[in-house]
Amino acid sequence: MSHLLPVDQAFLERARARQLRLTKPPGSLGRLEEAGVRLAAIQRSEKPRLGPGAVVVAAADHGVTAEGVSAYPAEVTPQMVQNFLAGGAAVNQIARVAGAEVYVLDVGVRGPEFPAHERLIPARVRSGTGNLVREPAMRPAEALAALQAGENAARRAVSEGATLLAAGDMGIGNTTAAAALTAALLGLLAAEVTGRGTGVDDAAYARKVQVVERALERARGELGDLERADPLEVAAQLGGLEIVAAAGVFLAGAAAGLPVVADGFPVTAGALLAARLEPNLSGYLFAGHRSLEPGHTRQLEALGLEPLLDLNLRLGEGTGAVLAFPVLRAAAAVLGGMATFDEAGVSEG
Ligand SMILES: O=C(O)c1ccc[n+]([C@@H]2O[C@H](COP(=O)([O-])O)[C@@H](O)[C@H]2O)c1
Ligand SMILES: Cc1cc2nc[nH]c2cc1C
Repeated sequence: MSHLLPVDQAFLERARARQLRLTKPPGSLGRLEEAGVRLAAIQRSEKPRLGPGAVVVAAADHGVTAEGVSAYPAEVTPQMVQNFLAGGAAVNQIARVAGAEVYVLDVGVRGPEFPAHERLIPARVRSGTGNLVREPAMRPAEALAALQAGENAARRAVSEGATLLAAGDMGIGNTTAAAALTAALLGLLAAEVTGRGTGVDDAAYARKVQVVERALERARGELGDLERADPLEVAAQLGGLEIVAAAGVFLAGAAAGLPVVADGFPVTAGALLAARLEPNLSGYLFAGHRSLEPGHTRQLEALGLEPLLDLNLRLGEGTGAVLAFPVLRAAAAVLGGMATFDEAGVSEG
C-alpha cells in the first residue's frame, strides 16, 4: 500500500488568493473555482495544468449473480470486456472526446483468459467472487492482490502519460456487492443503499435488498462490528474484486500526485474503501458525477464530495468520471491561464 502525503495547505491558500485576483467577479465561476484551487494544491503549483487523462476500467464477476440480483446474465461481463477492447462501449466514445486512454484491467472475470491486447491488463486474482450471501467474496490475501492490481494499473497509466486518472468498473452483479460494502463501511441499512442496478424489476429488487441484508449479517458473524473492522477484511467478505481494484487505482494515482476521479456507485464503493485505508486520499479525490443509484448520494455525502456533473447516468465503466475530465481541465486552465486584474489593467470593483 502506498503512503499518501496530505495535499499542501499552503498551496491551497495561495491558489485561493490567486483565484480572487483573476479578471472575474469573485465566485462567478462557481464550483470550477474550488476545483481549480484543489488541483493547484495537488500539483503544488499556483498555476495547475492538466494534459492527457486515463481511465482504468476494472472488470470482474460476482458469485452473487446466482441469487438473481441483476437484470442481465453474468456472461455480459466478459462480453463487455471484449467490447471495451474493440472500442465499442460508451466509455470508449466518451474517453475519445474527453482526451483519455482506456485501460481494461481483468482482475477477476470468469471464463477463458482474453487474447493479448495492448490496452488489456491481465491480472486475474480469481475467477469471480464467492457468493457473498453464503461465503466470503474472497480471502483477505486476494483482496490485497486485487488492490495491488489496481495500484499497478494506475502506475502503468501514469508512466504512459496520464495526468488525470479515473477508475471505471464492469461486473454484472456488482451493485449488490457495492451496496453491501457501502452499508458495512458507513453503518447503513441495506434498504438505504440498494438500488436497481442495471434495472431489476420489483421482485428482483426485493430479493436484492434481502441478499444485502443476509450478506451483512453473515459478515458481522465473521468480523463483528463492520464499521470498526479492518476495511480490507470487510471488502474481502463482501467484494468485489473490481471494487477493491478501483480503490488501488485511487491510492496509487494519488500517491503519484495525480487528481483521481470517482465514477458511479460501484467505483465510489472503492473510493470509500480507499479513503478508509488512507484518509489523506480526500485531498486528491473528485466525484465525476452523481449516479442515479440512490446509494451513490450516501457515498458522496460520506466522502464530503459534490459531484461535478449530474446527468442521470447509471452505466458505470468510468463514463461519468471521464465526462468530468474536460471540466477539471477547464478548472485548471482558468486558474493557471487567466490574467489578474493587475496584469490585464482591468479595474477592480
Ligand atoms: O455506476 C453506477 O452507478 C452503476 C449503476 C448501475 C449499474 N452499473 C453497472 O451495471 C453493472 C452492475 O449492475 P447489476 O444490476 O448487475 O448489479 C456493472 O457493470 C456496473 O458498471 C453502474
Ligand atoms: C450492456 C451493459 C453494459 C455495461 N457497462 C457497464 N455495466 C454494464 C451492464 C450492461 C448490461
